[in-house]
Amino acid sequence: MSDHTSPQTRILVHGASGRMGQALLRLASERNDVVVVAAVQRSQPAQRVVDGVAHFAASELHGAPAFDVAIDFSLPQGFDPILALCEERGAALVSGTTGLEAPQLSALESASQRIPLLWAANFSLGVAILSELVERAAQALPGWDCDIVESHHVHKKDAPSGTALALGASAVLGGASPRYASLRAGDIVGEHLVQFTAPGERIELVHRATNRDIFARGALHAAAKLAGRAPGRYRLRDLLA
Ligand SMILES: NC(=O)C1=CN([C@@H]2O[C@H](COP(=O)(O)OP(=O)(O)OC[C@H]3O[C@@H](n4cnc5c(N)ncnc54)[C@H](OP(=O)(O)O)[C@@H]3O)[C@@H](O)[C@H]2O)C=CC1
Ligand SMILES: O=C(O)C1=N[C@H](C(=O)O)C[C@H](O)C1
Repeated sequence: MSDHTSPQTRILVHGASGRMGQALLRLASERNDVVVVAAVQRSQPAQRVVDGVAHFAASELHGAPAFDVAIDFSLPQGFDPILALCEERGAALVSGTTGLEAPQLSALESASQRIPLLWAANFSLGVAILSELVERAAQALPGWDCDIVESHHVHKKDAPSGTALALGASAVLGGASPRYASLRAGDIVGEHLVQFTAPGERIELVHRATNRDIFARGALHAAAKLAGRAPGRYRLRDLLA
């Protein structure tokens, strides 16, 4: 975190009324290296200014004040407008929105030639490490079955989760062919089990998130690090130091 004399990174939170948006607003207010200048949600906000932050409906996105980085945890239907706004304004984008369609992933790749951009299916340090372990296990266990089971709260819309798909991509890099299963139950924040099975034995690699703050902290850290960088597609691990 920078000291009081460094300029603060101006943040637009996209998806502000959601579970992640609320965690971002709360945790941003506890830091001195970032300041939230705008909060955007799909529906009309009940109050225009809350705790000093200007709130906007998605339909008013273009009226948002100047910002350095947008942090987007919304839904796939909200992704194209925030990507376009970041390009128009020459601002950076940190997005954790999952369930994006292939054309949206292509647009993201293309935009990274013009703005600094980080999209990650999971902003926790633990999942970053799990991903490396999965690739190593897959390399070391040729011919073993690989299954990824993800569990989330009942409100989650996409399946398999973005994290499950990203872990699957790591398994594929290691030579495995993963299968997926999804559970939706209660208020589970997010659990991912990657299981390697052979006759007579089984390895289980598990990550359990018990609090969304881990994702929000990772995204705020990434936003503070991404501001002012050259255009490009950044990975979470590039910004962790
Ligand atoms: N990468 C990661 O580490 C993590 C990723 N996620 C992902 O983040 C996303 C949000 O999750 P969560 O907070 O639980 O979801 P919520 O449903 O709680 O919140 C969604 C937010 O997006 C807003 N929204 C919906 N549609 C639009 C739109 N068209 N334009 C602008 N804003 C819109 C909603 O506004 P309104 O309330 O007005 O409808 C709300 O503020 C999901 O894709 C989820 O998978 C979640 C946790 C961690
Ligand atoms: O929607 C969620 O809640 C989460 N979504 C992300 C995903 O799809 O992997 C990350 C985390 O598991 C929580």
